[in-house]
Amino acid sequence: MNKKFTNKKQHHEKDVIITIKRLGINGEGIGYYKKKIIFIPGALPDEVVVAKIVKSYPHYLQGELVRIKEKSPDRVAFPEGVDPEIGGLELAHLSYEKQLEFKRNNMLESLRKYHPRNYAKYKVKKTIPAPDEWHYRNKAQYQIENVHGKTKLGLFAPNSHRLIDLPKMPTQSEDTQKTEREIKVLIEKLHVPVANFRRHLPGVKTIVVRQSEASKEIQVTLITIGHKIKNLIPLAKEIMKLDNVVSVYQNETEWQNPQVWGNKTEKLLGKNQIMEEILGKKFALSPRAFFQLNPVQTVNLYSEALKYLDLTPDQTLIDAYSGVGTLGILAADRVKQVIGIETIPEAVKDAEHNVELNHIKNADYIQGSVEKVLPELKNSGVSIDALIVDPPRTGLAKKLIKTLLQVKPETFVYISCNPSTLAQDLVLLSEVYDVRVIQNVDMLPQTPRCEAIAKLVLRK
Ligand SMILES: C[S@@+](CC[C@H](N)C(=O)[O-])C[C@H]1O[C@@H](n2cnc3c(N)ncnc32)[C@H](O)[C@@H]1O
Repeated sequence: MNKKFTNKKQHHEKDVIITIKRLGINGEGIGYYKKKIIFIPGALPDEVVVAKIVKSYPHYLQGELVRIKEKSPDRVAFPEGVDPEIGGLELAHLSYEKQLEFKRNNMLESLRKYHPRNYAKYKVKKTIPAPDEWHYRNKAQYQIENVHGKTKLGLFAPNSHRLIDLPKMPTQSEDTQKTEREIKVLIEKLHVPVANFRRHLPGVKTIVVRQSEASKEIQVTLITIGHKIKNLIPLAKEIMKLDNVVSVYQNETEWQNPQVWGNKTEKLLGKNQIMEEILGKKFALSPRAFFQLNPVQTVNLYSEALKYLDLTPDQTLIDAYSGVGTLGILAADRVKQVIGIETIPEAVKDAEHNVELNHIKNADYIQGSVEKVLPELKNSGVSIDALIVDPPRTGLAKKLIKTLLQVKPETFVYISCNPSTLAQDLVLLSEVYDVRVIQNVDMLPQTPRCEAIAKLVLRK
């Protein structure tokens, strides 16, 4: 083998010609060079491209697209004026119709890879398209940096510390972007310190702007390193004067924290929560509580999930990973009782508040992890006959699956945001459940990510 390609992470200048065979799970083009798999972001199936090999690993090569020699008919123009390296636009060069196909194929591919029992018989339905392919994100979470007196505001290029200044992000709503830019100007005007990682100087690190689709209310959170930041309150007062802004929060984090958010959140000015509305129910949201990023498409996601739940009035529904209580609240009038389980205390408080807002009398929330709380519920004699799980990308804990295989809820719907962990969890769950249907719902157009709803039915 060429010596050049044996050294891990060695850089190469050599251009090679590759025919792209398919897309990988992250939307990158996949081809082969000297029998080794090569990943080329930005290339599409059936294209012939010139690529640079930028990194070589024992089992694969990482390529960079240099030029397209033969173009795919499915290629569309990448949004103008946007750095192609930005995360969140991995599929923006592929027609939307093909993006939907890709997302369904990704699910089929994951099933093939992990092969849960009878997977070939699963009915994997066509992906439900998002009503808006662009400007659908109602929450912007931009990093701020000041280098040599110039302030940059935007997103880091994936796997790097290079902050891409974002005058426009085509998947982000206009209002959230406008508010982000206005806050940047205010920070400069009021000389509010921006966190400096190289020199360890505290200040504002991230600006989070979330807007309700229904009420248009905007909640701003300034994530800071350090608590006392010069001119933070004057800044919050100015932010409160911006269009639609109803509250400003501070969240405090630490230098070493790999997460964006820290643990301390404090309201600086305005309302405690913003008010969202989905399918006629109201949801108050505090800054750290999870809520879907595409509120228009969320209506379709929840409607489909409720359809597959098929509830009856005598059932107790466990809303596992309940967030601010969305699914349980929407289902409450169809069952005897709802019990929600969620780890984040603020989200549990929001869920309890939302139950009151919607005049619901049969829903309770427990703060804790599903894997710990569910066995406790079982041992205390609660009849767990209907279950909806909506876990983060990591999927269900093995310990939880073990409990479910004993409890065997009659009605079971799994909402997943990661086909790979869904397929892995189904391997174990399919010991006692048949998978009736998998319905993909595209919440995040232009990205490789997709939400899926799986209906599980106890095998008789
Ligand atoms: C994908 S969100 C779903 C939220 C909600 N069902 C909705 O539709 O808005 C996942 C939620 O699970 C919570 N969570 C994460 N791990 C958990 C665990 N082990 N036990 C309980 N909740 C958890 C997160 O805080 C988050 O609110």
